[in-house]
Amino acid sequence: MAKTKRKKIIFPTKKELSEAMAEYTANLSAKFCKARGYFTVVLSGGDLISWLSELLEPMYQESIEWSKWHIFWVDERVVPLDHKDSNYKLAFDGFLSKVPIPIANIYAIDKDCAALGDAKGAAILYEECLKRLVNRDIIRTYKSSGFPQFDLQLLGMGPDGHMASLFPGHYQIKEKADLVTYITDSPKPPPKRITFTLPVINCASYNLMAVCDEAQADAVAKVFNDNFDLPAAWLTADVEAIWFLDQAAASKIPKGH
Ligand SMILES: O=C1O[C@H](COP(=O)(O)O)[C@@H](O)[C@H](O)[C@H]1O
Repeated sequence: MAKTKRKKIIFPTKKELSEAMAEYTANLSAKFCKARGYFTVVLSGGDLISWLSELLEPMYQESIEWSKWHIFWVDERVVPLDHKDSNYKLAFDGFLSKVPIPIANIYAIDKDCAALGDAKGAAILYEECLKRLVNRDIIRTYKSSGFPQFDLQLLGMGPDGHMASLFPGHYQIKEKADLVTYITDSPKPPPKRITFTLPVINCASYNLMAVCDEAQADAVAKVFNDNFDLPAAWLTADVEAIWFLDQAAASKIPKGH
């Protein structure tokens, strides 16, 4: 599994964090679009989507090669795609519908599984989707492992230290063979979700974890204290795993970390 040292940048405000995230994303988009003609971006749900709004500014709207972007979700709630809890709907309404990414390049979970609440089926079909895109060379693979390697994942963390839909004390964090797994008793509603497994998450070239607000400060401190009971503490990447924090979220990080 990929292993890089965890880095962090602390921003005075959410606005500055959001601006830096847009710049980071735009720079990687230019790098990967030039190198391979594609940019594979993995989104999460939650607050992150509102912080992507800086990418809607004219300078990015006009300079980013949106047609080369391919969009995935690190986790998804197994609810109809037009349900208020859907990570797809959140991202579509707040970001994706406002940029010219071809609709065929946006990989939501299977809509029938979503409508039926079939978490296992949704996980199987999403894994098949990833494998098809690996075969088409749209998604790269990590060294010789055959695991998909995304260019950039934009992640968030809950106050309990969960990332994607990998929750503390739940076995999914230990899953090593599958690319995508599922949970039917998520401690955070809604209960049915699918999620990338840790090996897939950590194979990404760049992982950017964005966390704001005091409610997350205890969990952030535990992560920077290497408390591996928290799934987010396991985050690494092939090239860079970087935490973008606002001052409130970073306020309890032990000195020297
Ligand atoms: O349920 C989820 O929560 C996490 C964290 O969300 P936040 O609202 O605390 O930012 C999110 O990253 C994940 O994608 C989502 O399904």
